Amino acid sequence: MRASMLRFIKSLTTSPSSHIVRRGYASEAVPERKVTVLGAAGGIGQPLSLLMKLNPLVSNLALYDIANTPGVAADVSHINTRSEVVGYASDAELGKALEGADVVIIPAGVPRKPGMTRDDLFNINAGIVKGLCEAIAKHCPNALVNMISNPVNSTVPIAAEVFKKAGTYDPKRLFGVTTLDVVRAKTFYAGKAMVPVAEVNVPVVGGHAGITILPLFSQATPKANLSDEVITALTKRTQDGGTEVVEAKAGKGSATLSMAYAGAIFADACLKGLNGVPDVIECSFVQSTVTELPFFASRMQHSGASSLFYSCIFAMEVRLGKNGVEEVLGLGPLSDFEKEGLEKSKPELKSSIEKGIKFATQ
Ligand SMILES: NC(=O)C1=CN([C@@H]2O[C@H](COP(=O)(O)OP(=O)(O)OC[C@H]3O[C@@H](n4cnc5c(N)ncnc54)[C@H](O)[C@@H]3O)[C@@H](O)[C@H]2O)C=CC1
Ligand SMILES: O=C([O-])CC(=O)C(=O)O
Repeated sequence: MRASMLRFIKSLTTSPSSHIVRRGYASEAVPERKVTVLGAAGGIGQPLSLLMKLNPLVSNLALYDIANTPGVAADVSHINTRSEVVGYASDAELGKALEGADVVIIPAGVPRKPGMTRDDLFNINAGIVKGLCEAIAKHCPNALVNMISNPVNSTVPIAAEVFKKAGTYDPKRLFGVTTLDVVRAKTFYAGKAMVPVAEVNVPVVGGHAGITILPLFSQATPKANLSDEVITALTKRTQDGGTEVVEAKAGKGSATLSMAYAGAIFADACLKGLNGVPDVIECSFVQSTVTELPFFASRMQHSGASSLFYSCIFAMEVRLGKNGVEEVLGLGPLSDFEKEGLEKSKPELKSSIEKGIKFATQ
């Protein structure tokens, strides 16, 4: 392995000595942070648990699944990084897995097979998510919840309704993880624009299914002079990215490795926000008043001493402080193509949101 690669891995995994924080993190001591992964033994859960074990911001890693948890937890626990790993294997242990969690990541539920839409997962995953969120409301009502389970456009509203019913709902703390859409948009854009992928940024707004995924290539950086045809093709590829993987896996599930990467990036952003790192910006499916829809994925900036903040992307700029959003980031002008995409996405997004709300409130 090349020396530079070894240095990179070491920089990712070495616990700061005496809790002195390294460059890129907060300027004070690294606080204790517990992260709980629900569905930790699954296709996403395993590599995501590995990546969270590599994150020096995590002090306690709770791995929960209804099957195969002990093996995954034993395996991950042998890695010589900061966090202490505990596996929780049954419904009776869910409360302990959640107790004291700062961030709960939920990749529990069934994945798609070729020919299915994400909405086809609703009947099974809605019940799983509802049960897990009831437990979150009971055992760690202040945790930041990162919802990965599909259909995200419905599972986030389900979670919100469960929390409302329990009296614990805080819209600043519930996130649909749409980071994989951003990851894909960046990768595909870099390939066409012939720019270094590490330098690319592309906001992706809307929701997390088909045409509700709205990459804003008009705002992609570094700028590139791409034709309308190329932008249309990039947009479609980003919207169909999940299906591309589902078909390539031919019945063996959906994106797991790229999703684990995306989930780890988003959870890391949550932890940085909690730790007071300024100017942390991510896209996420969060409660918003930007459109007439109750939920909308948007770029947000979060920081603060003890809470995480969201803001909506629509033509607003945000700066965040210790108590919430201080400044909303501007969306900037949408191209005609993006405006049209937004209008087209609204009915589907609305109906998926309503379906989730109806399920959770009936
Ligand atoms: N938001 C996003 O961008 C993405 C979301 N997904 C979604 O993530 C979910 C998980 O996908 P995979 O990991 O590939 O599936 P998987 O089937 O490999 O793993 C799911 C895991 O959840 C566990 N599980 C089921 N019910 C549970 C419960 N009540 N409590 C705790 N764990 C439970 C299972 O035992 C299994 O280990 C799917 O719904 C998939 O559609 C997948 C890729 C991207
Ligand atoms: O497509 C799926 O079913 C999984 C998913 O959400 C994605 O890969 O974006």
